[in-house]
Amino acid sequence: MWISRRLSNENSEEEEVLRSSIITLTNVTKMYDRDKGIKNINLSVNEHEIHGLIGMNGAGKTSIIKAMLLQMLIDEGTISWQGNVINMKDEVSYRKRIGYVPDDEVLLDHLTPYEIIEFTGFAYEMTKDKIRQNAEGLFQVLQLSELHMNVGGFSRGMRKKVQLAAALLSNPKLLILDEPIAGFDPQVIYMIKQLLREWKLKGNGVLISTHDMGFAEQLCDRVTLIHRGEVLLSGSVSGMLAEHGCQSLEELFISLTLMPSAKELVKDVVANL
Ligand SMILES: Nc1ncnc2c1ncn2[C@@H]1O[C@H](COP(=O)(O)OP(=O)(O)OP(=O)(O)O)[C@@H](O)[C@H]1O
Repeated sequence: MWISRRLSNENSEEEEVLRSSIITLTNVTKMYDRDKGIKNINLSVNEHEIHGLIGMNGAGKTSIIKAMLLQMLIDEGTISWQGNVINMKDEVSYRKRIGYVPDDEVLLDHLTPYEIIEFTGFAYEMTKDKIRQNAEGLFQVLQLSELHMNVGGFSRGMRKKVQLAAALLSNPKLLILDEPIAGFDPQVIYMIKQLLREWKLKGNGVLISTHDMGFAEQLCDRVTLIHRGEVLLSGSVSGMLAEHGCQSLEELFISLTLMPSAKELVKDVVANL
């Protein structure tokens, strides 16, 4: 259990927020070869929390998500769901409590959004009425109106909207989103941010893997920075910025991961073009 205290802006009364862990990775290691993979990952996503996973290409973010979803066997460590260690035999019931939107698009092109949603809802044992009610609301929020066209003709953003609606449909306790706003226009991004904020207020947790530092800074309660397969930093955005004397998450990320000579390199290359 994780307890945080924060000050209310208006009256400075101390408010206590009690947050229980939904999922916890303890010393999780998975190596694909000698130096590729994730090492000793300790990470939790709590109730009422949006947690950002940030890192460079190849840092290990997708591997962490795959470990959480039991999509791969880990070499060492444990994964716990609400305090109980998860085994492969629990996979089906465990996975039903997680909504997942992958970065790559995996949709059946010959189906319409409604057919995909129905298919998903039935897999989660939802009634037809509940599927329709949830789908209508979600499609309205996500501004998707082409509900009777095959998704094969959809743009990247439209396909992602269908995936997001499918992931939220069954009201999962944990939502895992890999690059959730790539391909969306500003209006939809705004609606997604509102949706996720409301979503966490219900006591749910969200894990977002993103390269978009501004989005992470605006939305996330805590952020974990992954670098070369390991946790480099983890904590609240404001706490990390204060500790490192940085103005933004981008500045912090760049200062920790980019070689100091990188700016000079850009200058030299452009000058010699
Ligand atoms: N199935 C695999 N077999 C071998 N190596 C892999 C496999 N999956 C990932 N890797 C390697 O593990 C490292 C971490 O990859 P991962 O996909 O987790 O990174 P990522 O942070 O999600 O990257 P990106 O932001 O580019 O999606 C990389 O070096 C990658 O090449």
